[in-house]
Amino acid sequence: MELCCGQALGSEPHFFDRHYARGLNWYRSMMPKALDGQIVMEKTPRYFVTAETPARIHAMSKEIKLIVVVRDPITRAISDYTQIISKTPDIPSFENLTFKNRTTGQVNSLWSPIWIGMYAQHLERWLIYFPLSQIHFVHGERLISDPAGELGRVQDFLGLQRIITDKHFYFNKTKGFPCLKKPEGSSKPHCLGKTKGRTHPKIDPEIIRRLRDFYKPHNLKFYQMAGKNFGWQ
Ligand SMILES: Nc1ncnc2c1ncn2[C@@H]1O[C@H](COP(=O)(O)OS(=O)(=O)O)[C@@H](OP(=O)(O)O)[C@H]1O
Repeated sequence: MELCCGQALGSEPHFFDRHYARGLNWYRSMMPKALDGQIVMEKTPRYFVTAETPARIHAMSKEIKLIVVVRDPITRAISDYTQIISKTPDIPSFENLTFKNRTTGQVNSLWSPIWIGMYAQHLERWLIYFPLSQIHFVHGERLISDPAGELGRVQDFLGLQRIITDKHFYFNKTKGFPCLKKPEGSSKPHCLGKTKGRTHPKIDPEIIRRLRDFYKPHNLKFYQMAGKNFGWQ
């Protein structure tokens, strides 16, 4: 965002989920100042899965543009678990938390890392308030394999010129991810920090297979609702 055309808040404000009682003026005061015609953005991933959020955002603006980054819900769940154990190392294994009953293979759809990946049921609530044309889905896997292409589509969605292109990125082999060649205001390349792109624990392929079966109908419904096939099987 800083590369082109607007201002983005650096941290997650959690206004529409946690701090709504603080009022819209508090939220406005949190947001960065922008010039006329510039876009202002914030990101709080939790909004997507919080029941009250669509109505609250709609009450603020009916024309707002919404961007959701989605990745394969299984990798997302493992990533979430990796984040949780980095803070609370003593929790049970991924396998234990994933299944209600290991013998029957019944998945615990109430466990947050599993529940968040049921994208269709979250999207359903947004579509009550916003047309699909106001929601753009960023393909999480492609954001890594082709960041410029994926961000090209984001710029199109926002009605911006395609200013961010391939020349802004390079692939950092040590990090294993694309990084910015030269962020605005700096002459040095910039990769995301240590908490992004962590090594995930190895999960038994049988558990992955069970989760594939579990997510299949949810993913298909999501592709149908979003009008886009993300190819997660
Ligand atoms: N360019 C680049 N560099 C490093 N990491 C990258 C990049 N692009 C996407 N990712 C992926 O971002 C994942 C981190 O996302 P988060 O779950 O922290 O997202 S969010 O901030 O909550 O939206 C993180 O996932 P995990 O490490 O699996 O958690 C990365 O796979």
